[in-house]
Amino acid sequence: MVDVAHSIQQDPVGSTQSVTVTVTGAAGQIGYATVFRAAAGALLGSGTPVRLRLLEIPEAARAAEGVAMELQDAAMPLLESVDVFDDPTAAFDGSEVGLLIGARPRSKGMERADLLAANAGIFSVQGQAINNGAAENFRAVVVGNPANTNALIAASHAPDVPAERFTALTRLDHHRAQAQLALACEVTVNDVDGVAIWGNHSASQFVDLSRATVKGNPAEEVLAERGLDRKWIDEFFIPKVANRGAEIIEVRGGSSVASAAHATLRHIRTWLRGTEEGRWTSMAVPSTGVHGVPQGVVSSFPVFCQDGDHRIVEPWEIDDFARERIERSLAELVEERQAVEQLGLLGPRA
Ligand SMILES: NC(=O)C1=CN([C@@H]2O[C@H](COP(=O)(O)OP(=O)(O)OC[C@H]3O[C@@H](n4cnc5c(N)ncnc54)[C@H](O)[C@@H]3O)[C@@H](O)[C@H]2O)C=CC1
Ligand SMILES: O=C([O-])CC(=O)C(=O)O
Repeated sequence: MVDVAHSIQQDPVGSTQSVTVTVTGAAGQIGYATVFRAAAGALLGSGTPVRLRLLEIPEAARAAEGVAMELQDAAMPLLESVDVFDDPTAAFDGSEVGLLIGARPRSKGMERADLLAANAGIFSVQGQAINNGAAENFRAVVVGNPANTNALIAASHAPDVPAERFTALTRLDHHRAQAQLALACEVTVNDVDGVAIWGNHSASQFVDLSRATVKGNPAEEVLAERGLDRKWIDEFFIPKVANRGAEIIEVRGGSSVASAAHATLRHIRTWLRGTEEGRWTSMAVPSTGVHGVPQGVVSSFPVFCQDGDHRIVEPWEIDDFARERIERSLAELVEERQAVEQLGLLGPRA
């Protein structure tokens, strides 16, 4: 089988081979915002037709049918087919790209352990379905929260699929860091580079500016010239980015949707097409044991992408300040993993 990554390298002139994409939670907010842009070329490029497979829970399958009807009504040239499923095994059969967006939200009075257990139920079943029937070149991004741990659970139930094919979304956090840095320096995002997100997609994440640049100059020096010191980075910038999701909920009256859909599309696109020479992005991927992050923990890192693979950026000297912050987020990830493990919900790979 031709690898998706190789087939889309040739866009927009080359491959017309279509790619099968499974979107879970397709009738939800982020799903709805994602599928139209995926069908318009934002996921795989304007030369690659897409076969969409929309997965929903039975109660929302009719709504997903409505989304499929609208996709048909848009008469998008790249949309080869759209099908709706309420059975994960059928939805992932032959799938090459999985956008795992659907998840169980926290409801009133729900304890954290209950949330983890409810989502472990979802992602273990999906992991098994992927193991049974997804294409050999399958790659997934988990968006549904708690995204890192959900990716770990899915991978643990798919022992025949390389673990590194299961990733979680921290590209939205990466974008938020780029945007906030640009705002602080009164430049555009085109002028900033080298931000990195470490750890969990949660408020504990570490937003790292140590290698970031603004118009090619070290970001920390540019900020210092503007009177914004390390204390400002620690006490204002990092919490601003890490708590941006909550801020959006408060101001917009609903969680991030379009920005999350955009980040999801960019995550896959960058993974398949590669990062630019010498420039990294942030993705949550299973640790290879580098940077002091225990092997297998699905943590956000700065990564390079090439030929459909991701590679954690190294070597990277981490100072005491950064180390302490990364450890804090890792401790949360380890705690989440232990909670799922104690519930007996990790699969055979774990
Ligand atoms: N990693 C990130 O950067 C971000 C993650 N999120 C998370 O993304 C997830 C989706 O957010 P929204 O679309 O706003 O939520 P939503 O509630 O509008 O949609 C979720 C959809 O998932 C479906 N679903 C639930 N269980 C499913 C299952 N087992 N199989 C298939 N579909 C299932 C629901 O029926 C619903 O239609 C949430 O968990 C949210 O916390 C949101 C923003 C950013
Ligand atoms: O908590 C949520 O559902 C939203 C979220 O992850 C974010 O905006 O980063």
